[in-house]
Amino acid sequence: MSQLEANKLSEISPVSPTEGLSLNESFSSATSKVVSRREADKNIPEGMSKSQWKKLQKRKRFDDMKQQFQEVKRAKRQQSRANRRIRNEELRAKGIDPSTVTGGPPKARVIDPEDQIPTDSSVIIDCAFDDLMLEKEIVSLSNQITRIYSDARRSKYAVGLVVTSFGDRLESRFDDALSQYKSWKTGINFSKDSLKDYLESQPYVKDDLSNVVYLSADTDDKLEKLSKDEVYIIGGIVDKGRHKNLCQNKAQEMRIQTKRLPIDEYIKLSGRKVLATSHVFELLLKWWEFKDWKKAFEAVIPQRKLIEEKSRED
Ligand SMILES: C[S@@+](CC[C@H](N)C(=O)[O-])C[C@H]1O[C@@H](n2cnc3c(N)ncnc32)[C@H](O)[C@@H]1O
Repeated sequence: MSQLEANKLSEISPVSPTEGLSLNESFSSATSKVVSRREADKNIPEGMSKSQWKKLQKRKRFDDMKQQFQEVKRAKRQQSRANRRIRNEELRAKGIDPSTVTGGPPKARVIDPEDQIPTDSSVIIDCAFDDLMLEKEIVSLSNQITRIYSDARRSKYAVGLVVTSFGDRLESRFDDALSQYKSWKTGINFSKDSLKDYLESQPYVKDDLSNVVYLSADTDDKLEKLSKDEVYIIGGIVDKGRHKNLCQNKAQEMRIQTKRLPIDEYIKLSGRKVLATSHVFELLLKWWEFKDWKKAFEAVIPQRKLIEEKSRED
C-alpha cells in the first residue's frame, strides 16, 4: 500500500461519536446531556408550550444524528472505494484482469433484453424445499434469487429464467423485504407451480423430459457443455450440506437426468463440490459467454479456490 493510500485510509476511518469513550466517560456524557436538556428547558421561547419545545429539540437532535450518520456512510463508501483500488492494483500486478474476478470492479450495466443474444435455453430454480430451511437460509436464498435476476439482466446472453414452487416463507420474505420483485416484469417468472406441473405445461419440454437436466453435485455424469433447447434445473435451497442427494433423488423420481458441473478439474474445494444456487446460475451464464468451463469458473469462483493451471496439468 502506498503511503498516499495509507494516509487516505487513516483519514477516512469511520469512528462513531461515542466510540473510544470509557463507560465512565459515556455515563458522564449522558448525564451532562440530561443536565444540558434541563438547561435548555429554561430557554423555552415565549408562547411555545413545553411539548412543542421538546418536539423541536428532538427534531434538532435527529437532524444532527442524521448528519453524523451520513458522514459515517460517506467515509465507509470512500474506504471501500480505496480498498477496491488497492485490490485491483494487486491483481493487475499479478497479471489478473480485475474484471474477471468476483467482487471486482462494478458489474456490467443492465442490458436491454432486445440486445441480449438468445441461447434458446432455460433455467429453472426449483424452490420446493421451503420446509427444509432455517429462517436465515430462506433469507439467504431470497438474496441469491435477487442476485440471479440481476446477473441475468446484465448478461450478454439471454436465458429463460423461472422460479418454481414460489410460495410459503420464501414468498413472504420477498413480500416483506424485497417487494420490488413485483415490478420485475421481464427477465424472471415467479411461478407457484411445482416443478412437475410447470414442466408439463411448457411446449418446449419434450414429453420424455430428454431435454431437461437437473444439476446435482451428487452424480458422476458430467455436464460437458450447454445446448440450445435444453432446460437446466438448479435446486433452490441453502442447506449447508444437511440434505445430501436431495435433488439427485428428486430428479431420479421424476425421471429427469442429472449432471454435475466439471468442478474437480478447475477448482479446489475440500469435501463435496457443492456450490450455492446463485454461483451455479452465474456459471451457466458465463459458460454461454465463453463456451469454456475453465474461463467460466475463473470468472465466477473466488481466485483463492481455483486450482492453479500448473498443478492441474500435473
Ligand atoms: C446448495 S446446492 C443444494 C445442495 C442439496 N443438498 C442438493 O441435494 O442438491 C444448490 C443447488 O446447486 C446445484 N449445484 C451445486 N453444486 C453443484 C455441482 N457441483 N454440480 C451441479 N450442480 C450443483 C444443484 O442444483 C443444487 O441443488
